[in-house]
Amino acid sequence: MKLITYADRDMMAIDLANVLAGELKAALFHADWASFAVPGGSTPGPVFDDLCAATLDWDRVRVIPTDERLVPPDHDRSNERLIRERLLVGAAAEAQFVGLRPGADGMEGLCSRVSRYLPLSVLVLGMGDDMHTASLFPGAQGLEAALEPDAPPVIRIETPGAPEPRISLTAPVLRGAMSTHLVITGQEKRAALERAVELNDPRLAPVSAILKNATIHWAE
Ligand SMILES: O=C1O[C@H](COP(=O)(O)O)[C@@H](O)[C@H](O)[C@H]1O
Repeated sequence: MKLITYADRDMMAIDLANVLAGELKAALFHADWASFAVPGGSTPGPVFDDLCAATLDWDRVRVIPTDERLVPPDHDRSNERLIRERLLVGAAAEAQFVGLRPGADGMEGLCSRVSRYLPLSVLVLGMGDDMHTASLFPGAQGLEAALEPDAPPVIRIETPGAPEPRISLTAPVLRGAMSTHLVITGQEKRAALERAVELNDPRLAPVSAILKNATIHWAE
């Protein structure tokens, strides 16, 4: 695990957006398309604001949420909404969005759609103060199954701490990404990260499942 500390959140957004654009370009150099998984929540918006202007073949990028809250797509809490409004605009409007809402073909159909884009070329994750990442929450119903090495690519998660059920990429998909970035801000998340490193147990600190190969970006 590599930790990069930035002078402030703006610097972090600019630098991380540059790194992600470079990694997407490199992935597109070697393949017809690149898969790019991104978090929702309150942290990644400024990174998306910078990244959406990057010059690259966005029409060959497949953007996948790391997790989705099962609310309508235009709901305030929808990760899809954040991604559509802050990332899939400007140059990046050409990218193809691969959503995590199960359709008429249920979870099986969703798993098979997501499988087409694995391994993920570039993965960005967020983390909550409770050490959850994507929607892998400590104590959640579905967490044990999501941590299994042979877990399906996506799983339904329910946790008392969250107001609605969720769909999340699972640990093997997150661990299998070609490049992984964890983006966090503030002292509480920094302390949570330290706790997760200490615990080193994904059942108690789900984020610890991905720390080994991740670059962590932190700003106050
Ligand atoms: O619920 C979620 O939480 C995490 C962290 O969100 P943040 O608001 O603390 O940045 C996020 O990465 C995930 O995508 C989201 O659904």
